[in-house]
This record gives sequence, structure tokens and C-alpha cells, in this order.
Amino acid sequence: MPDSPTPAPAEAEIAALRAEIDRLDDAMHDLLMRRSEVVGRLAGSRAKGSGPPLRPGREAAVLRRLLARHAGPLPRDRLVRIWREIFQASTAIQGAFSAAVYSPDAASAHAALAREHFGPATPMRVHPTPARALAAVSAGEASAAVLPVPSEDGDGVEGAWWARLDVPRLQVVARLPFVARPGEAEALVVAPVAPDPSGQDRSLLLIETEPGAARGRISQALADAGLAVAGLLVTRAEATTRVIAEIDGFLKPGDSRIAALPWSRCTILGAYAVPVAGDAP
Ligand SMILES: C=C(O[C@@H]1C=C(C(=O)O)C=C[C@H]1O)C(=O)O
Repeated sequence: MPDSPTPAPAEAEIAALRAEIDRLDDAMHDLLMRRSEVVGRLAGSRAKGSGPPLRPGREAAVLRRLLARHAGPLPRDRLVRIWREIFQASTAIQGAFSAAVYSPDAASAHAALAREHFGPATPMRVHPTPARALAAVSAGEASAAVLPVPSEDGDGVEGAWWARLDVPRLQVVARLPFVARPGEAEALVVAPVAPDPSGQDRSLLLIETEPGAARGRISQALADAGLAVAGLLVTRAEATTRVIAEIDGFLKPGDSRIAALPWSRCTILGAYAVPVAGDAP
């Protein structure tokens, strides 16, 4: 026997609940208008300095704080989506913002990730190679590029954008999606702005080692220097062995632990806020 449907609340009860929702909408709208005014003041203040208004670390810190106090039936990823739209609207108040997305086709997972992160109102252009997406940012045609996460097998010479990144002018500033979806596509955001710490970050260190350097030796050298390795990617092309080490924490140029490494060619590619767990399935 199917469950009998819950009896509909009486008309008066529905009207009362809708009136309560209307009052809450007004209160939320008032707060959004006030928030936008504060963002406008921030944009006008000298405190924030020049450059694009993107502060992914600050955004991540806000989201983590809200998620830590979150309760009730609104799913965590919906809360994040609402705030992503608020952040993008705030960014747009402070200056024009657009994204250059590497995507082999418009329907790819990367285009969807970028759209989800930057919201439907952000101008976005899809590029057929990571190099073209980066060139759009370099030329000032876009504010940020969305690029594939480096991989040991799939990058090829064309795809290894991270080996030729024009740091520190361009840096990795975020990882998508911020609410982790294990097993699904991920991307990195590169922008002409230094990353800002969120309080829980990972840094990307590009190292050129001697040809044929063994993984174990690379890991050991990083650990000996006091760096906590969260991931290690080793690529070997011709005479060059390139390593991308994901290091726990926010590395700044001049860090003595980097100076202690046995390789002279070590470059911080940027940092990103460690993604948060999604809703339990
Ligand atoms: C308002 C700022 O600029 C942007 C908008 C933010 C927001 O709406 O909270 C946060 C970070 C920035 O991407 C800021 O720097 O705090």
C-alpha cells in the first residue's frame, strides 16, 4: 500500500508561512543591499591595493566559517552556490571580471566547473588549449584562466602549462570545485594576482631535478627540508625531470625550507584553499 499523502495545511497556515517567507526575503534583501554597499566601500578604499579584485583565499575562509555554523535542511553545496553568486556579484561591483576556460569542447566538465564557480552572469570564453586560455589572461582579455590539474600521463608537451607559467606575474590561486566531489573533474584557477591565504592551504612547488631522480629521493629531500608533501607528480621529458609537489600550508617566496632543498630551480606556482567535504550522500 502506498503511503497516504501528508494532508495539506489549511489555507490560513499556508498564507502565514508565505508571509513569514516574505518577511525573511525582505530581511535577506536588506542585508544583501547593505553587504553590497560595504563591498563598494572596500573597492573605494586604498587598503585593498591595486590589481584584480579576486581574493579566493578570503572567499574560502568565509565559506569555511559559514559551513562550520551551518545546520538545517539547506544542503551545504547549495549554501556554497548561493555565496559563490554573492562573491561574483561583489567582484563585479569592484571591477570587470571574465574567465578564460580551457575546454576541448563547450560541454566538457571543465566548462561546467568554471560556470559553477564563477556563476552564470560572468563572461566566459572557452579556449582549445591551456596556452590559449593563459594567453587571454596575459593579454588582459580575461581576468582568470581555468586550467586542468597537472597529471603525470595526460598533459603531453602541449598540456603541461604549469611548466611554462609566467610566475610570479601569473599564479595558481584556487582549486575547483571548492566543495569536493571525489572522482569528478577538478581544475585550477590562474590569475594575475598573488594567492591570498585562507587559513588552510596547499602550495604548488615546481622543481627541476637531475634527470632520472627517483620519487623516493625527491620525497625524502622535501621531508628533510621540513615540507609536508600532500602530493607528488613527476614528469620526465627528454633530459628534464619536472616535479610538482603539493605542499601543505601557504608557501611564500624566500621560505628557508625551499632554500634548503638540493635543487636550484624551485618555483612556487601558487596556492589554493584546501577543498571542503561535500554533503554526505
Ligand atoms: C569583498 C572582497 O572582494 C571579493 C568579494 C568578496 C565578498 O563578497 O565577500 C570576497 C573576496 C573577493 O573575491 C574582499 O576582498 O573582501
